[in-house]
Formats: sequence, C-alpha cells, structure tokens
Amino acid sequence: MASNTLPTAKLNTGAEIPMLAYGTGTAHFKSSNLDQIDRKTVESIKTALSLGFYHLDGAEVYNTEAEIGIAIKESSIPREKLFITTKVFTNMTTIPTALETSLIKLGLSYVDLYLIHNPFFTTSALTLQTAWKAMEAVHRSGKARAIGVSNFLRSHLLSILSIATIVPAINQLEYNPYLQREGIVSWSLERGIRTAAYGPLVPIRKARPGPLDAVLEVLTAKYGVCEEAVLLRWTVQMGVVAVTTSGKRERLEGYLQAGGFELTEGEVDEISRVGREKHFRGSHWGFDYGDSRE
Ligand SMILES: NC(=O)c1ccc[n+]([C@@H]2O[C@H](COP(=O)([O-])OP(=O)(O)OC[C@H]3O[C@@H](n4cnc5c(N)ncnc54)[C@H](O)[C@@H]3O)[C@@H](O)[C@H]2O)c1
Ligand SMILES: OCCc1c[nH]c2ccccc12
Repeated sequence: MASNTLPTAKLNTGAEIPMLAYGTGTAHFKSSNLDQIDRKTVESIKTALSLGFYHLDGAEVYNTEAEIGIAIKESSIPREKLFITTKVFTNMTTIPTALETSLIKLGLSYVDLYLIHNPFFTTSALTLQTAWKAMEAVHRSGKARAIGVSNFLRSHLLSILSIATIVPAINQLEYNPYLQREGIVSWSLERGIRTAAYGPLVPIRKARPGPLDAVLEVLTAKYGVCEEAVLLRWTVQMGVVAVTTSGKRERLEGYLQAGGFELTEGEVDEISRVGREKHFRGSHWGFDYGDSRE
C-alpha cells in the first residue's frame, strides 16, 4: 500500500502537502561521523521512498540533508512527485545563505517547505520578525515554495503575523492524543496555518500505560491494522500532517496501513476525548514557557 493513498492537504500557498512525512531527525539516524555520508541513513530513506513516503522531513541540524539528497538521486523519483521540508536553526541570522547550504547538500534547486526550527533562539519579537522577513525573501526567490515555523506558540506567531506579508503555511509541533495543543491548532488553521505533528506515536512508545491503550486495542482489531496506523490515521483526520519515522521496513509498512481505512467521526472523537484524560509531552525540543497544553 503506497502512501499516496493517504490524503494530501492544501497549504495556504495552494500547494498540496502529503499528510504523512518521513522524518530524518530521530536518534536512529546518524549519531557519529557527522561529516561523512552515512549509508545506513541513505538506505533507510530509500526504503521509505520505495514504499511511497514522498514527503521527507529534514533540518540543517539533523546532518541528514546530504543523505536525503543521495537517497532522492538513487531512487530516481521525479522531483515534482516529492515534497521536501528542511529547517533553519543555527543560522537564523543568515537565512538566505543557510538555505543555499541546505540546497547544495540536498542536491536540489528548491525545497517545498522551509521552516524556522525553533523560536527559542530569540530574545525579542524583533529578532523573530527579522528572521521572518528573511524567510519571506527566500520564498520570493523561488527557493522555498512554502515557508513556515516549528515549535512556535501563539505569542511567537502573533509577533510574526503582525509584520508578515506571507502567513506561515505550517507550524510543526509535538502533537498526539495526549498533547492536543487545543489552544493553538484550530486558532492557527483559522489564520491559514496548518499544524504538522512530530511525535505522533508518543502514546504507544513513551506514555504507556495510558487510557488510550484499550481504545487502540478495539480499533486495531476492528480494522485489522497496527496501533501506529490508528494513531497516524487519527492525526490525519484531525487535519494535522503526521511526521513519523522508522529505520525498519516492517514498521513503515505498518504506518502505511493508515492510508487504507477511515475512522468514523465517533472514533476520531473518542480518541480525542480519551486522549484528553492524560497529558504527556514526549520531547524536550518544543518545550514552552507558558501553558503547557497550548
Ligand atoms: N520540529 C522539531 O522540533 C522536531 C522534533 C522532533 C522530531 N521532529 C521530526 O519528526 C520526526 C519524527 O519524530 P518522532 O521520532 O518523535 O516520531 P514518532 O512519534 O512517530 O516516533 C517514531 C519512532 O517510534 C518508534 N516506534 C514506532 N512504533 C513503536 C512501538 N510500537 N514501540 C516503540 N517504538 C516505536 C520508531 O521506531 C521511531 O523511532 C523526526 O525524525 C524529525 O524529522 C521534529
Ligand atoms: O527537531 C528537533 C529534534 C532534533 C533532532 N536532532 C537535533 C539536533 C539538534 C537540535 C535539535 C534536534
């Protein structure tokens, strides 16, 4: 089953974004010899591509952009079929050069989505606004077909929206049934900003036991799919792009079951309701300073 049986969503640019992405920033990727090409990472990405994960999620700090580029070349998939995201983190004050460097590593002339990785580099609204102006410039150059942010809270979004001529297309956040970010997801969508979820599988890989376990048992039996597929399907039906990953082919095949069934509205609501019974954050990357439920 290919991921292209999964829905796409429309970004505020009009472009379609595949609702399931393959992440390259998780611990099983490249942890040593950062300057050398890691063939294991290349092969993992090629496996994902061969199964139909056409949306790849990278970042300058993951040190996997060169591997993404090689995997794309070796897979011979036409560029226009792919959706490539990367992010800027350490080079926030030199965004045009940072994107050039990423494009060289990726072996691409443009990315489909370029994100500010984290707002916590900033000391004032002005530094965020200056960075966003640079993002708008790289978008106008055609080298980033869409631009967005990651780990932004409403206060950060408000800072850039007050000066933006281009509204961020995506805010990539940690999101799962135990971390539904009720204060920001629909608020953002009303302003044209779609949420993408990292950590969508946290309830089964980090937060057990939990109230969702019993619900997942019923739904996996009903649909004959794995628990990961149920969680990914819930994410997608909530209108949120799911950024997941694995180095194991069998796991990826399981994830792609999410493209082959549909939860009823009642089941989506039940996962949301039961999920709200537990609050769990699996990652320290998106820590916030205020309401931890935002
Ligand atoms: N923007 C950010 O700040 C940020 C932060 C974290 C991750 N990301 C992106 O999101 C991607 C995915 O993040 P994630 O790894 O948190 O996603 P995830 O929650 O989908 O977890 C994927 C991991 O779960 C493991 N897994 C799957 N099923 C399991 C099971 N039943 N039991 C135990 N483990 C299981 C997989 O092997 C894999 O390592 C990253 O690779 C990166 O690209 C972005
Ligand atoms: O996307 C945030 C998580 C992450 C994975 N690898 C990294 C390296 C540096 C900073 C953040 C990360």
